[in-house]
Amino acid sequence: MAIEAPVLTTQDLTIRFGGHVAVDQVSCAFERGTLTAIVGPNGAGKTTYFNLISGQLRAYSGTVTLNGEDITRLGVPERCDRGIGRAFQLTNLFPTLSVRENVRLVVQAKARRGFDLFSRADSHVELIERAEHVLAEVQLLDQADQPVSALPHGDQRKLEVAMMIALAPQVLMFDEPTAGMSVDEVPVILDLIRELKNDRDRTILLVEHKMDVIRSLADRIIVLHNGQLVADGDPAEVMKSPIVQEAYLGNAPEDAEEARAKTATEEVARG
Ligand SMILES: Nc1ncnc2c1ncn2[C@@H]1O[C@H](COP(=O)(O)OP(=O)(O)OP(=O)(O)O)[C@@H](O)[C@H]1O
Repeated sequence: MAIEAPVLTTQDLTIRFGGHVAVDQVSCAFERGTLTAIVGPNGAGKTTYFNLISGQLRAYSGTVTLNGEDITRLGVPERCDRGIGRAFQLTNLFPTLSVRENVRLVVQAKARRGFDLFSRADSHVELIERAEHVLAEVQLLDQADQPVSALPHGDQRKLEVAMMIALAPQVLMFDEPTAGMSVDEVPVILDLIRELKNDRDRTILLVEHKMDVIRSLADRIIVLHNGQLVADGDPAEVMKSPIVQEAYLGNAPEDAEEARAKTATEEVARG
């Protein structure tokens, strides 16, 4: 069986802020149909790595490749056109318009940018259907006529996901999707991400601090520490690593530098 090329690759991806290297030569490939959790202590470079992939930040050196195309020098809209999706902040939306109208605006914007899913003749109907399909996928049809400003917090987060899906991305990026959610709301967003994962054409990247969330969703975990990729692999294995234990479970078994050296040694030993 032929091995499929990764959808997304970063190669030696690096950014500096002044003298501080926030993401340091991170090389990683993401396969289609997988969900990778990106973890690490506060300030490790997770959000900066996301920003480099989505185009909010430009790399100092290294490359980002999507389906074999070097997108490192492209801006956010061009990367979005090619299939990089990131959950919108609701501050970017129209709070007085309805949920449905907001989703339609994104669907229309996508169509206008030359996306060829919609034929000219019946484009209006298809755009409406596409928006309804997105609303159904995130289970917001019942709230579709409400103004965005009236949505409960959990539904607002669903709408953020809807806005991303409306752009038909191949790569879906979630930066702490459960942040600020109540205990009741967390399972709703988890179920939603799990549903999205069922579409094997989607490749999902998730920055998340809650270990139970990671455990329930991730196929793979990569660990960033001081901007460097220090562990990568099966969730159960990676969760045992000293850096993850220290950052997430409150243990401090070893100095981080020592832990990183140990992880690197283990990786070399594994070949
Ligand atoms: N625009 C910026 N200018 C200067 N320094 C920055 C900038 N953005 C991030 N940094 C620094 O880069 C490092 C990585 O930050 P980043 O937000 O990526 O970490 P993180 O792993 O996402 O942390 P957290 O889990 O706390 O969100 C930090 O030291 C941060 O202070």
